[in-house]
Amino acid sequence: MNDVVIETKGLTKDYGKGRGIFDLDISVHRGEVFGFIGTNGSGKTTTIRNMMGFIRPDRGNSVINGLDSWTRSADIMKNVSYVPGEIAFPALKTGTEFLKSQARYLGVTDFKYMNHIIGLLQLDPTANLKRMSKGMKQKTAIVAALMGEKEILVLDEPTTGLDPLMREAFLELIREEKQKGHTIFMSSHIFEEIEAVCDRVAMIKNGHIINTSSLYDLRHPTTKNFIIEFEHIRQQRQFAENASFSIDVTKENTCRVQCSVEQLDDLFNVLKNYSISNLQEIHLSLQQQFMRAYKEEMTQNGNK
Ligand SMILES: Nc1ncnc2c1ncn2[C@@H]1O[C@H](COP(=O)(O)OP(=O)(O)OP(=O)(O)O)[C@@H](O)[C@H]1O
Repeated sequence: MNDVVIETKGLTKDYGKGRGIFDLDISVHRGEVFGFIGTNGSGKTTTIRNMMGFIRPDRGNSVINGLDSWTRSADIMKNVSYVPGEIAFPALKTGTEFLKSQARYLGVTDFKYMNHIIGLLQLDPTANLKRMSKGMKQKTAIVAALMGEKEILVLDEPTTGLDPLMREAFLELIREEKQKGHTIFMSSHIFEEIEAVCDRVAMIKNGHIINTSSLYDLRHPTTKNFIIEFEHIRQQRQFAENASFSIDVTKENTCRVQCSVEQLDDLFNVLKNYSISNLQEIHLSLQQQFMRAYKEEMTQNGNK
């Protein structure tokens, strides 16, 4: 069975003057949470709108569940829950009315899951749709999309307008969806939330994917970095002379040490001979990793 659920090949939509998306190759596997991160105007929404079949690509294609996004959009929608980046509600009075109409449209008759999401996001759907705050509108859109319990979720910056607590509640929802084996493609410009829930992430800049990473690799690095503070400067000097590890002297009593996971036992054995006042592992965050890729790309190609 083909394990790839969402796939774009050479996907291009050229709006001119360097705007749009260019030659995007993306594969999202069944059960995977795939993050799509980029700054404002980098091409996230254009990519998602192509995937959903709302825009015809100039070149390349997008396929969901084996169906072409442009020609089979209606069939694709049967298995996809979609949260748009810009929410436009129909002319109905309250959130409840809207959610009821959405339930009818999706054929939802058991409201247990819908009520679960409403509870998790602490949404009061009885409010007037037009007077809802940005966050309430976003929550209503999330409930409306997810109540159908589809196996694929395509979410365009779903946490826009949510406060940090609600963002965390939403991420819990994503974890629940992943537990069910659902496949999730989610755009964002917030590194922390991508890092918290995604299995893989692609970064888009000026319409080009500049890096795709597995979060597993980030969470299980093969190289470890430590800052070690010694009680005495002479011990630090003695340790710094040890050639087995990559050691930088950062300040008086302190060294930065880089070693492979296989060298960890050796490192700690050596450290037993020293008086250590502090030892701290340095994690490279997703943001730092991508900032590095971002800068490298700028150096190679100039700031396109
Ligand atoms: N219909 C259009 N006509 C012309 N240019 C467009 C059109 N839609 C998008 N663009 C341009 O394409 C680029 C990518 O826009 P897109 O909305 O996909 O970015 P985004 O990453 O979703 O941004 P944001 O995070 O601000 O929502 C931008 O330069 C935008 O101005």
